Amino acid sequence: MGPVEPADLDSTYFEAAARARLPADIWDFMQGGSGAERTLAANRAQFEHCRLRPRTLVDVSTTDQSLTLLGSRLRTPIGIAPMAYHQLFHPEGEVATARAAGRAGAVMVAGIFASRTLEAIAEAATGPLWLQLYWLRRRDALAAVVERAEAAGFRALVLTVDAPRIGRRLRDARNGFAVPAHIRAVNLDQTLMAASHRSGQGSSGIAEHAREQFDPSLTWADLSWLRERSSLPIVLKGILTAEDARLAAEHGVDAVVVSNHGGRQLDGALPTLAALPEVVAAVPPTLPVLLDGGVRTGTDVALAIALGARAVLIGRPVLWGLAVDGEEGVARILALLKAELDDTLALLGRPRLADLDHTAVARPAGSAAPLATPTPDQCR
Ligand SMILES: Cc1cc2nc3c(=O)[nH]c(=O)nc-3n(C[C@H](O)[C@H](O)[C@H](O)COP(=O)(O)O)c2cc1C
Ligand SMILES: CCCCCCC(=O)C(=O)O
Repeated sequence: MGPVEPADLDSTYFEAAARARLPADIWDFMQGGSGAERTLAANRAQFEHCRLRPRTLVDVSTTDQSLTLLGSRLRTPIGIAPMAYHQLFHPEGEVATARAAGRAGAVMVAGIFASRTLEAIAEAATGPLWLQLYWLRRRDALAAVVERAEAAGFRALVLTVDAPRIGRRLRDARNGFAVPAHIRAVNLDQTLMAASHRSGQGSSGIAEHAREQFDPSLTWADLSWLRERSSLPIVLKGILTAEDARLAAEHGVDAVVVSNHGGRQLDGALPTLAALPEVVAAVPPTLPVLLDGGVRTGTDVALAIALGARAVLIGRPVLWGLAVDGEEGVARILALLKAELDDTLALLGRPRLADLDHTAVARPAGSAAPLATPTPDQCR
């Protein structure tokens, strides 16, 4: 084997290379958050703040990061978060991303605003696919997409609940960002889509589109509408509190994603790693809790799993990889994160995911011993 490419040792290479390649407004749309970007920064800061407690003299000659999630066997707990319009980053768009996810044995959540058809994505995928939904005013369009996803072999529906409207994304507003005309949310009726391609003074096409098409009246009672239309598991993405986690469990959802939308919605919302323990504590142990937001290394993945996440979803780094080298770039990002997680499991003395529990995470500065049970302030 020859020397390893320096790029494959550190995802920040992909970040810098993607920045050099992408037009400034597309870079800002991807990389940015909302408001003063406090939550965007806090997601990362929380991972930086937490420390691991390694155990020694444990046989780590074999490590294993595989798991079963909502009935699918996965080779890694690192999945791909739903993100709109992958063709902004590479001409093959979601098809390239799906191929790379399959190579890694990772789940991919395709977005309802995918720029490739659900059928093309499903044909390219060799691993499990879930479909993310926004609650559209046009319920007929939503029902049609759900039906197509089920027919194409998607295995779960992920309803995003933190976006009754789009957050105040100042970069997009300053840039008058609009999705270029040749890139389309091809799974939706095009008459629904016009606003996302119009840029306005002091606003963005994305924000205007959401105002027109997203139904902000969505409540817990509406979940039955989705349940009636599909037998697929339902996952809620955007849960940050014990109160909502409890309601999600009471409404029979199959999993929740602790997410603040990568700091793109409510600025000032708490970072996901800080929200995780209270969400985990509020739901039955059988209900899978996932996390996204700021996960950038295998160490981050281990921290999230130790604090109760069953799996994590990765956002922006996937798009960095896609922008740099299409399928190959995403495959390299996933391979890097998997290798980092493998090293972390071995060096932490917890060779399987099941060995990772709250005792692997240090209490806040000044505390010596682990707690008997995780607490909401662990690692805060
Ligand atoms: C460019 C971009 C587009 C996104 N589009 C969607 C979307 O269509 N639906 C959704 O639920 N979340 C969307 N998200 C949020 C991600 O699913 C995820 O919550 C977030 O990116 C995770 O944070 P990270 O980027 O720090 O890993 C998007 C994020 C980005 C960066
Ligand atoms: C006009 C389509 C809205 C796409 C929103 C994508 C998204 O959620 C994001 O964070 O950006």
